[in-house]
Amino acid sequence: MDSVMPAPAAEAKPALPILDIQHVTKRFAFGAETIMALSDANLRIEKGEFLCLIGPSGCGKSTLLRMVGGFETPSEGTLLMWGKHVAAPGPDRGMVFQDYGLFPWLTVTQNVGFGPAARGRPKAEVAATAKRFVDMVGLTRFADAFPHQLSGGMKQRVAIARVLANDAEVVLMDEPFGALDAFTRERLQEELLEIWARTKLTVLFVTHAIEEAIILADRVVVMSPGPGRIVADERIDLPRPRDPTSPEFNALRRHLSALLGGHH
Ligand SMILES: Nc1ncnc2c1ncn2[C@@H]1O[C@H](COP(=O)(O)OP(=O)(O)OP(=O)(O)O)[C@@H](O)[C@H]1O
Repeated sequence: MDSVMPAPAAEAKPALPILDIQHVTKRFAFGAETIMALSDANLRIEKGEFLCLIGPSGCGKSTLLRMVGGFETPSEGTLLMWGKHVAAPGPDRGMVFQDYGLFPWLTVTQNVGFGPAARGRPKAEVAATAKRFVDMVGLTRFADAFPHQLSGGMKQRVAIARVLANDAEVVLMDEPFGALDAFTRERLQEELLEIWARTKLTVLFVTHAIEEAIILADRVVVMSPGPGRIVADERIDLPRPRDPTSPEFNALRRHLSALLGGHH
């Protein structure tokens, strides 16, 4: 996307955050009722940060993610990317869902190249981009396979590669590993962290699992329902890779669990 040059100022201004969520509220009409899905959310996210959103069902995690994705608009408040209003979905914000969302009639390579092809990029460039990201997620051997020939973990790798091939700066992940077995989930967590470290992407990752949040995140944003609210924003300073058996990890687990428990 276009970069926004801040106007020259006499005093040094703080750098523009990639995402700035200011007093965002979202209400849904539900029959005769109004549901307050999110109330007065405030978050400032710097480029390259890995944020996890955790909280019980119905606390507005997906709603917040969908608004950043441009699929919903706030009822109140302001949502900015690089200082510009987020008004619609765009390739700069890629979404990865729990149920993969792949096109079953396209091969792995075609799924990954779909975005650049749809945007009219030249054929050779689409092929090179698709190959690069299929290789990056370790699916070179399965480049010509169709989604039904892949395991859940492999499908999720395709979904991640597809977002990367689209030049996304922000990756929005809604419980992407929720349907995977524990072993596959751990491997994909490691791979995602490697890709993140290499690409300097900004990641917003929704999860129910405290442990997953501590393994992945620079910051864990804790939310509570009725109405959906942000109740804590905790920085995780442990060096990576993180050891879930370490006392520091356990202390964080207890701390986040208490924050969640206190708002159930
Ligand atoms: N399109 C919609 N119409 C009406 N209500 C909605 C709509 N989307 C979400 N909601 C309501 O908004 C609230 C927040 O939903 P949301 O899906 O954001 O929560 P969540 O934290 O992601 O939950 P889960 O962990 O179960 O996915 C819920 O009460 C939900 O019923």
